Amino acid sequence: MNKILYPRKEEWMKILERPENRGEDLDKVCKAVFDEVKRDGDEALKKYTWYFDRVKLECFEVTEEEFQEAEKAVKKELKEAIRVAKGNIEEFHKIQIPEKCEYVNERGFRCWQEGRAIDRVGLYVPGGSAPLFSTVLMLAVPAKLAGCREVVICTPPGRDGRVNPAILWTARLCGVTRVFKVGGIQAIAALALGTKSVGRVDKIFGPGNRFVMAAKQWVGRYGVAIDMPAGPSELMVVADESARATFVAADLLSQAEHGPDSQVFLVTCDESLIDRVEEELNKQLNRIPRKAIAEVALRNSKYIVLRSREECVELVNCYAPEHLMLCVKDYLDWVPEIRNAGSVFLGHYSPESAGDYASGTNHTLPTNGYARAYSGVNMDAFMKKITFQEIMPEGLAYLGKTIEIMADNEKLEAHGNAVRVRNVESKI
Ligand SMILES: NC(=O)c1ccc[n+]([C@@H]2O[C@H](COP(=O)([O-])OP(=O)(O)OC[C@H]3O[C@@H](n4cnc5c(N)ncnc54)[C@H](O)[C@@H]3O)[C@@H](O)[C@H]2O)c1
Ligand SMILES: N[C@H](CO)Cc1c[nH]c[nH+]1
Ligand SMILES: [Zn+2]
Repeated sequence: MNKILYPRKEEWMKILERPENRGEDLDKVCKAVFDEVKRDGDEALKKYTWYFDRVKLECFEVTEEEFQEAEKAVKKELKEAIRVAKGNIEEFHKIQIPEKCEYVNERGFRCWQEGRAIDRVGLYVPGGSAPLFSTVLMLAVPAKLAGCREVVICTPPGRDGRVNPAILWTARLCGVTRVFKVGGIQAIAALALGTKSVGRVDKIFGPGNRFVMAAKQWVGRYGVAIDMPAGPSELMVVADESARATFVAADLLSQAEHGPDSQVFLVTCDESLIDRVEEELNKQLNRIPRKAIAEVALRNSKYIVLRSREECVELVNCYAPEHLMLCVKDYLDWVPEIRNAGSVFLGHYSPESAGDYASGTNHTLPTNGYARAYSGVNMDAFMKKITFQEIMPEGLAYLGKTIEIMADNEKLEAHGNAVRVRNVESKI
């Protein structure tokens, strides 16, 4: 990780650049895969599952037998951990369910808004380099709480053509019965276009690598919605002299180990902290099995020393990290100033991995600067808000003049007429 000391603000954008996409033309790959899935359906899924995942499959849907094997394969201890996490995720998401809200005008009309679940949702569960069964919880729990009618999962098959048993067990636990062994761009294309095996959905959810993220951004062309761009993991840790180097190093590695495109930053005004964290990070790096992946990610990552707390806040808002950790004494004082971040972890005992798994917040979060404009997955993502209005004759008599004047001035006579005919009739 490079160390950057007291950079000038004009240099920040360059320092905070996300990892480059290595010269790949992702749009070109997406177009090719989507066009073929549209034309050839399941045959294209077979072709690309072989091409990208090196697996030959004849059938994509997970069978009842495979679910039963998963039930046996997952250890009791893991089942219990998943149940605990599910309980917290459920509790935190339940309180987000939007309530009906109503505006009543005493002159004779009322308007209200009610939430409705999206009918058909497709959940993408990453599985390229690690089987993220925790993502099943993060997506299936809110989908079920919202009341979505059809919930399906797509996840890449392993080299043996099977889905990790913990993914299947968690899916069943959450009430999802249809799981398809298809990953990457071809999975997103299948959910957006529909094939004989995988039905088309109304909205696609879930994180993934740069290919999955590019494919999700491609589906707008087909009238299918997505939750948000949620790509390679990011973490920005802001720490002061009260921070513990062992903790900070562990947190940085926890996100660096996700993939070669991950990016982590340590931002501080205490230059000596960086040397301590670096020493710890090198020690801990040698002890993790995904050292090779983390090393690549650390090349995209930086230590940054700034002059003041104000500069730290400004840098955070400029980068808009997926995850922000505030490892500082007075963290609650910082909260009102944080404008751009996906999810924030406060103090020395709130590791980012708590949010990844078990505390209750959702780990599907905007990356690549999209935290400036998007929220992470929450109950709203699975629901639409429909507005209703009921206008009584006296209400229309009262509103009529306003509508007519506005319609006339927009030169839309027929709009005004829709009011005039009613008001004339109600006087007769
Ligand atoms: N933002 C979030 O909320 C969040 C949450 C969890 C995980 N993540 C990220 O999800 C990612 C998971 O990545 P992963 O790779 O392990 O699994 P993945 O399931 O996202 O991607 C695997 C798929 O990528 C496709 N692929 C691989 N190489 C390709 C190529 N050259 N061209 C086209 N397609 C190709 C394959 O079809 C494969 O099935 C990580 O980057 C992690 O940081 C993000
Ligand atoms: N940190 C990831 C989001 O960027 C989520 C995750 C799942 N499992 C472990 N971590
Ligand atoms: Zn993680």
